[in-house]
Amino acid sequence: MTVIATEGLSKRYPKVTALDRLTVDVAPGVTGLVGANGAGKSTLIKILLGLSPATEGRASMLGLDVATEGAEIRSLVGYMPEHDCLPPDVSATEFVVHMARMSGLPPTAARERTADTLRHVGLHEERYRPIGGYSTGMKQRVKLAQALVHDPKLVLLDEPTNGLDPAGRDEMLGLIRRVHTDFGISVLVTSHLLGELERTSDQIVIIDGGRLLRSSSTSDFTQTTASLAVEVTDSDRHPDGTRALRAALDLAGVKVDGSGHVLLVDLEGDETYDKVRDAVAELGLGLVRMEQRRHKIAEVFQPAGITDSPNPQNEGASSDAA
Ligand SMILES: Nc1ncnc2c1ncn2[C@@H]1O[C@H](COP(=O)(O)OP(=O)(O)OP(=O)(O)O)[C@@H](O)[C@H]1O
Repeated sequence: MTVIATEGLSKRYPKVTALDRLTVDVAPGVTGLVGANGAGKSTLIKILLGLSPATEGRASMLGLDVATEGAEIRSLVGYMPEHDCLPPDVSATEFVVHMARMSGLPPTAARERTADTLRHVGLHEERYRPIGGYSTGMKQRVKLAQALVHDPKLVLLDEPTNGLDPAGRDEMLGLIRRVHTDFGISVLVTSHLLGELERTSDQIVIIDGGRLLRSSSTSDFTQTTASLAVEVTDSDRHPDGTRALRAALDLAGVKVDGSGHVLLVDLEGDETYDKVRDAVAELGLGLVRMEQRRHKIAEVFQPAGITDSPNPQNEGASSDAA
């Protein structure tokens, strides 16, 4: 089952190909769409929402064709835009009630759903104050609330952590996770930060220059890239214990990376632990450390421009906007 499917989807502007024959399936759950600035994330979202036509190819959400069934899609899908789009003079409650009414909820249901949703995103007394006085984090929560208020089956969140400090990011990522676990709503969330989506998502889709670089479940990705960090002592017989161990593991057919005193051993299964232990014992070295290290996706897979830490330039731009 897929919640989003694209087939040969392209978007060409006169000077730029923003999406280049993208074919990808997104399963239910939380999916991270990762790419550097300009990779084509927002373009994909706009095509999916029917806000911008594709140059070629096809796309569907929840089994509905985005080119012809836009109205139905909008009743089932929520959208949190990247940039600030909130009216400063009204309160969160007024704004979210309005958005709920626009989605077709009757007045009483709109008010009830608004109260529930604002509580869920953690806006309390402030919800009666004008949005213009809110912090960036509070504005992001209002944007998330309006995407959820009509109880959609799927939400598209465009850079929801932009402009937030580390604590704010963690809270937002926790909220996003709960959107799925508490309400069963599927989520497509974009970010240029691989690390944060790795923690939050069941599936990761990586695009670069409008092209699909990789799509897989997060657990597949991290399992296949796990390694053991191993550190050993030297001995009289082996004054460079690390080097001796590296040679012994090579002979045993175990792939080893890393430089300096820490060896990174490819973790292929439980037998890798045994092979390392046996090699260390045979050499008569002391084992200082043997611990599993999951590669961060960013270490394994690093297209130009995708980072594992907040991009100050982007952060600045976004806080200004918000
Ligand atoms: N209306 C437009 N006209 C011309 N080029 C555009 C237009 N919209 C987007 N682009 C270009 O298409 C490419 C993809 O842009 P897009 O906004 O989808 O990237 P993104 O991955 O969402 O990045 P960001 O996080 O910076 O928004 C970029 O090179 C951008 O300059």
